[in-house]
Amino acid sequence: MIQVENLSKSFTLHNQGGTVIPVMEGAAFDVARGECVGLIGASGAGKSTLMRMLYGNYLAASGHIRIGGVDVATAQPREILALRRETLGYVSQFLRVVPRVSTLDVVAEPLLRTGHDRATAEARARELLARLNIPERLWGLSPTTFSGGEQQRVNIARGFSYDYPALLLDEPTASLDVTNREVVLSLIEEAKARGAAIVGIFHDEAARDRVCDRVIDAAAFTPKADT
Ligand SMILES: Nc1ncnc2c1ncn2[C@@H]1O[C@H](COP(=O)(O)OP(=O)(O)OP(=O)(O)O)[C@@H](O)[C@H]1O
Repeated sequence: MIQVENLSKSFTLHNQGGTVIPVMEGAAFDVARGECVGLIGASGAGKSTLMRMLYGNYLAASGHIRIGGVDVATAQPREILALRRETLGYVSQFLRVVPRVSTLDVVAEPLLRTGHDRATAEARARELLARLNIPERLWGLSPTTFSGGEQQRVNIARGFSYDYPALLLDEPTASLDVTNREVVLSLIEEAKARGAAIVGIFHDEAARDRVCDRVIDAAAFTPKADT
């Protein structure tokens, strides 16, 4: 479902004399349907950079990222938007939402924009918000004023409302209590069981061991410094 081939990336620091910093070289791996792969590696190894490239936020210097038939490395912005709507979900660590949109609508939105009717979308949103222990009295409010942990759970509910064939998870259990962590791990297991291909960064090692079928060390793709 996800195929990464010979992927490289460097950053050009335009405000520092155009210095070019190579941060990734020759990254290559596949993720099959129903499989969860954990990205590991020391701080600075390039895990977040790789995730941003998979989601199409960072341009690749060379290589291919094939997700559901689209090469993210060369796709047009319009194709990336369609991919994000229908195929590739991303649960980031922080919730970014439009102010004044209710929590229920934030979670239902991925279903509404893929053609599900409002009743179905809201039913799924309610189910997820209840499972993630967001009190019902908050569902009609915008999540902008919610606590960090509440926002993270709304973000997770939104990421799991529509059944994306591929999912990127950035620290999905960070700052969650034991009960909600368990809910999130179950959601990941259910997504795998329905065939989702998942790439995740998990600093929570026990969580990683439980849901990941294997790990990939980003350090293997860190360019060796010239000496
Ligand atoms: N926008 C950017 N501009 C310049 N350099 C960057 C940029 N983003 C990342 N880097 C560099 O790329 C390298 C990889 O960073 P990245 O954030 O991907 O690492 P990481 O493995 O996710 O680390 P951590 O676990 O600390 O989050 C680092 O050397 C970092 O300084």
